[in-house]
Amino acid sequence: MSAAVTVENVHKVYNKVPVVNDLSFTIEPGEMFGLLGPNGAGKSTTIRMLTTLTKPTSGSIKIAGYDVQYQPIQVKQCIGVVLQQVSVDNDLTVWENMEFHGRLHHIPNRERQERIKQWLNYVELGDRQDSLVKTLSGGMKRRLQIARALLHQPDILFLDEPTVGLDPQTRRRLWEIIKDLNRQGMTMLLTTHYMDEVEYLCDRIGIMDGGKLIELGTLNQFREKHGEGLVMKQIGDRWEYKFFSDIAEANTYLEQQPDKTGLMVRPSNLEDIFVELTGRQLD
Ligand SMILES: Nc1ncnc2c1ncn2[C@@H]1O[C@H](COP(=O)(O)OP(=O)(O)OP(=O)(O)O)[C@@H](O)[C@H]1O
Repeated sequence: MSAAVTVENVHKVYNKVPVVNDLSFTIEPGEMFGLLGPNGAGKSTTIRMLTTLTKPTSGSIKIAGYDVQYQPIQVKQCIGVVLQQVSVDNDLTVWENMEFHGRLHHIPNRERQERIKQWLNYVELGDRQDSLVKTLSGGMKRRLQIARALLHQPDILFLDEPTVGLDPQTRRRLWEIIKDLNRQGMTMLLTTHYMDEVEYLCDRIGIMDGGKLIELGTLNQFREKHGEGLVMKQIGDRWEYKFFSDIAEANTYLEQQPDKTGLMVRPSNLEDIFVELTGRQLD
């Protein structure tokens, strides 16, 4: 089976400023792939290029084997997109928003009604189908966006910062929906600047910073590469990190220190690796 997403040497330049720089990665069918990076890293621009909304300046992007520049119609048929800014129509009802999207995709009437019902129930909005969207909470609007993106039965779902601005409980609920869709076989790419989101949801992670992909792999691969054990040293109000291949080595180092004040050993996590790679905290 061919890759669901293939990105090769992609660049995007806005007003002579490179915002995405030589990006290459692939996503296999059924994978849950996360692009992690701070604001301005180029994640939204990447998702916009992958979903045909912006053209790459150079390089090639294929979605389910279709080229985004030369076969955008075929690409649009096999992708669902949930953008960062809530894009549902506030002055229409929940059902009307779904109906409008279904018509745009030429889904025959009877099938359209069935699928709208099915997906609204799936995201637990069945009882709000006649409510105006402007009366929904942020979390409900996000769930409506997801239901709408799934209506034309895409193979790949793109989610740009899906839980930004949501309270912890609503975030958890969305995570469960995203995880469940992936369990059902949906290939997914999500962007986020939340470490816990990629740790919880994603099989593989690409870390972006300054338009570049600076690390790509699973969390376990990152920990193996950078070190699974960490010694932290408190110096004033900041912490200095030292990586070791495992906890035992980190403990041995600690025991050898004549002065253990402010020293602490623990397993490394994604945040430590991010700081190690970029020299700063994510948020
Ligand atoms: N249409 C545009 N014209 C000019 N510059 C742009 C445009 N869109 C994005 N940029 C710039 O590209 C850089 C990357 O932005 P992008 O939105 O892709 O980052 P991001 O990682 O998604 O961050 P955020 O989460 O804040 O959206 C930023 O410096 C941004 O100002």
